[in-house]
Amino acid sequence: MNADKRTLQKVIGSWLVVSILITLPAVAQPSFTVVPLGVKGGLQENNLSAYLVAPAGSASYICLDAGTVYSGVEKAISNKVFSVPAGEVVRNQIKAYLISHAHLDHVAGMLIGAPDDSPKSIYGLQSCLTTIQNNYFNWQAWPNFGDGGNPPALKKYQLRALVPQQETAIANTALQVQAFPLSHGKPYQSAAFLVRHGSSYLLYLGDTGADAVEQSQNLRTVWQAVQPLIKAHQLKAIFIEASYPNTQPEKQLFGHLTPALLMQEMDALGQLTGPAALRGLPVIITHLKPSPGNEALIKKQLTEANKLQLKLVFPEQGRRLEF
Ligand SMILES: Nc1ncnc2c1ncn2[C@@H]1O[C@@H]2COP(=O)(O)O[C@H]2[C@H]1O
Repeated sequence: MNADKRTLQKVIGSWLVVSILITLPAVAQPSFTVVPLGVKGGLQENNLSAYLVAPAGSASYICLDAGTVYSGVEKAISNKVFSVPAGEVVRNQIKAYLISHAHLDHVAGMLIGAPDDSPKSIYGLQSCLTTIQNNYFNWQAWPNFGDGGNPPALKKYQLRALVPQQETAIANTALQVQAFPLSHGKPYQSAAFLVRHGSSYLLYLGDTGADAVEQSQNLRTVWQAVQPLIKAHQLKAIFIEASYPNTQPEKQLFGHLTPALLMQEMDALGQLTGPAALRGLPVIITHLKPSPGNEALIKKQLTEANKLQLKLVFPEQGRRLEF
């Protein structure tokens, strides 16, 4: 082999290595870190809906719903997700709460932790914040850690109302959020949060019924908003509830989804995106109600109905996820 040939081989070899190094991280790099602090939809008061979300590599988290906070952080510490004491994680690394609705299983951890928490903001739709201020932070149910209502207001938390579908920067984080109203047992309102970091998005839905059951267009509005993001591979994950198995009578759904109703909504989304765009999309199943036998049945029914080949994820308390 002459010198010219060897030089050419070396150049091609180096070029291949460089191209692989350039393209690999672009494929594998996650956009968001998620630490579930609570994953169940009732009963287990130490494991109720709460999900920490931060841009990948950042320690500045928001907490999406706050049913269980401290116990979830302790669990994450035991899994080596955090290396400082639980109180420090809560005070220093949770920068804000985003609350979908004011039901106790979505706020209890935040309320109980309030005396030991640091000042920060609580974001939500106005109706949710009004309930938190008037029904909890009122000196009767709990001291007034809010910034309005029954005086004196301790002003530990700033309650910041989100205007539906208007993007808002979340203070002390690199995240933005858009809220969408959801129907959680007509006419009770819940919310979805579309979280953005750079050009990447994550969609978290609080408790919700299906549009057909709730006689609503709320989920359809959410699907219309995210469908271009799915087609452009910018939506990294959808968090959606499946509280009851398919056998739950419609009259006792109380504004929740079953596996069949969840898949009906995914079909509605797939009609907007084309079904191929949903293949492999991480769909994180939240809020399973842990009555005996329910969770295994919900998982089985979802898995069997997954014709769209969604990447179904069943989160565990204190186990980090990356999307
Ligand atoms: N009309 C009702 N009768 C009995 N239980 C209810 C009713 N409405 C709501 N619930 C329960 O109260 C719970 C409140 O939180 P969830 O919406 O997760 O689930 C709800 C049901 O388990």
